[in-house]
Amino acid sequence: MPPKVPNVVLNNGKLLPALGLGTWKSKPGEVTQAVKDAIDAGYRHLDCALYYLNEEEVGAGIKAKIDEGVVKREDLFVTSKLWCNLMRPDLVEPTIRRSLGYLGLDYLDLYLIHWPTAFKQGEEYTPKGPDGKTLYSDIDYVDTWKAFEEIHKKGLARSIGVSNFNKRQLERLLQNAAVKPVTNQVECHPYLNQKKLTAFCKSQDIVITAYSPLGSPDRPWAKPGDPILVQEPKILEVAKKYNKSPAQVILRYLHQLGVVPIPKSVTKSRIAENINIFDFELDASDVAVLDTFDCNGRVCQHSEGAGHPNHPFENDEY
Ligand SMILES: NC(=O)C1=CN([C@@H]2O[C@H](COP(=O)(O)OP(=O)(O)OC[C@H]3O[C@@H](n4cnc5c(N)ncnc54)[C@H](OP(=O)(O)O)[C@@H]3O)[C@@H](O)[C@H]2O)C=CC1
Ligand SMILES: O=C1CO[C@H](CO)[C@@H](O)[C@@H]1O
Repeated sequence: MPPKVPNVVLNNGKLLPALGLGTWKSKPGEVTQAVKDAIDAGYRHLDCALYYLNEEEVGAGIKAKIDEGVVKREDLFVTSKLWCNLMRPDLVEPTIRRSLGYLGLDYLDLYLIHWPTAFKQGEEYTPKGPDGKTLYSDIDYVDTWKAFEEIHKKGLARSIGVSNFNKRQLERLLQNAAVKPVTNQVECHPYLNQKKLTAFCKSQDIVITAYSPLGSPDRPWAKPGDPILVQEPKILEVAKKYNKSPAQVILRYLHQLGVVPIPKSVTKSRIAENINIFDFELDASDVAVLDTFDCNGRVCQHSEGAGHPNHPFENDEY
């Protein structure tokens, strides 16, 4: 029997499974099998994005499991995201329709603004000028949000939310929104545990979805010698105590912090391992051990948006 994953109740009453499968860097040739393995292992929450260039192959995995009768569409919670070059309000509906087409779905459970930074619109995800710098656009994420409210009203996305927004940007969005974002998806792991942003979001009834929950060891820009979370000796020690793996201890820690981790894996055994975190609880002393790793160790800096007036991590308290 696959483990039972609890749900988190979103501010619109919809249910978000408390752990999902990440798909960034999952190669088109491997992600269909990963999605099938994940659904067999009990995952019902899939995190996708147009930017990951693999939504068609994710969709093939979903279709296979629906056709086999393992799940029904309504059992799944599928998220996608709108990338920075597509933030002009009139591009939101055609772009969600494009992701829906790739995924083979007629609605998304959740659609996110991927970053608050708009780039020059066009086919290129990261358009660059002759000097090699990213070309920006002055589109305001509040205007993009208005278009999100429209696609929500049309039923194309049952919930809408944001990703990589800082506190100031969320506050500004909340002041201007008719529909509240259900989540802010941000980087969150023991090196960057996001307790302040999580507390603020909780006060607004916004759930934090934790991306790169294992510290994204396969990020393309990782350098030899960079710390590797799942190899931290103190985490290995805690893992031994509970007879769990370091990844399970990290994901359980995030669960106990009240955030929703979305670990990526294309390895069948790890996919099963990562969801198996709901049968134990870290005690306060072990949570304190995990807390000591917090060091503002951000790995996703969004360097392609450096210098953008809405870059979320520049001049921000959190
Ligand atoms: N909104 C945003 O801007 C962003 C969203 N995301 C989302 O978050 C997801 C997860 O983050 P991501 O950056 O991919 O990184 P993760 O922190 O999930 O780490 C993924 C890496 O960890 C490995 N791994 C997985 N499980 C285990 C395990 N049990 N033991 C040891 N190693 C393991 C994977 O290997 P392998 O696959 O080989 O098994 C892979 O190399 C993304 O895939 C994406 O969906 C990520 C970044 C930005
Ligand atoms: O989801 C993501 C995956 O990779 C990107 C890096 O190029 C991130 O910026 C992004 O948010």
